[in-house]
Amino acid sequence: MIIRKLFKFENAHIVRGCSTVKCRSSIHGHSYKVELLFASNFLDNGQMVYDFGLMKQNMKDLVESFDHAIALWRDDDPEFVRDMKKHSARWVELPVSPSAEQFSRVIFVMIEKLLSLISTQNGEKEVRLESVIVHETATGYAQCFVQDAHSKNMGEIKLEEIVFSPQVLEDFKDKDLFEKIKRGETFLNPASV
Ligand SMILES: Nc1nc2c(c(=O)[nH]1)N=C([C@H](O)[C@H](O)COP(=O)(O)OP(=O)(O)OP(=O)(O)O)CN2
Repeated sequence: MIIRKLFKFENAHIVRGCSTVKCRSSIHGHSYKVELLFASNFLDNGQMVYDFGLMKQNMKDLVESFDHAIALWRDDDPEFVRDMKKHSARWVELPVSPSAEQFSRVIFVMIEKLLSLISTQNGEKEVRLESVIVHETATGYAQCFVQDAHSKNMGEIKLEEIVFSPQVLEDFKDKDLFEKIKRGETFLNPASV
């Protein structure tokens, strides 16, 4: 059984090296839609794979860390990266370029790690992140599966190499959320949401 939860964020980027001239040469924004797909062969005490309400805690915060931010590729022109950081309070620096494909991989790696740290309280069993779909526009999207998320061919994504601006960190409900995830701390799901 697969369930999906949709999240949204507004983000600006430039994607160097792509074929589309507008995309590689001008900063532009998209209203992203992100689908998290979870799978299990079991149901919890509410006869659900995983309560959608539980996803609106730290998972939502992680996905929405990109909202009203600029996504920067670490290996972009250092002057561009410096200027963007200077003029935008909310930015996220990535070890990969912010194409829809790489967004889906980055989000997969973050959510997969968070899910592995969650201790559930309502009988959820063997819930896994099946896929992440990132809709960049109404007509184009990328879908990441586990083998894509960890593909060396597509560029390794390490959590330590994802950098959120101080303002993004400040805007998390739990300001230490990302540090706790990187440290591998356990997150106890609330009994009720
Ligand atoms: N495989 C990918 N192709 C493109 C990406 C991407 O992330 N992955 N990104 C872009 C640009 O960001 C661009 O802004 C979006 O391109 P496109 O889908 O062509 O956008 P349009 O709104 O012009 O598309 P319509 O066909 O009018 O819906 C380019 N390619």
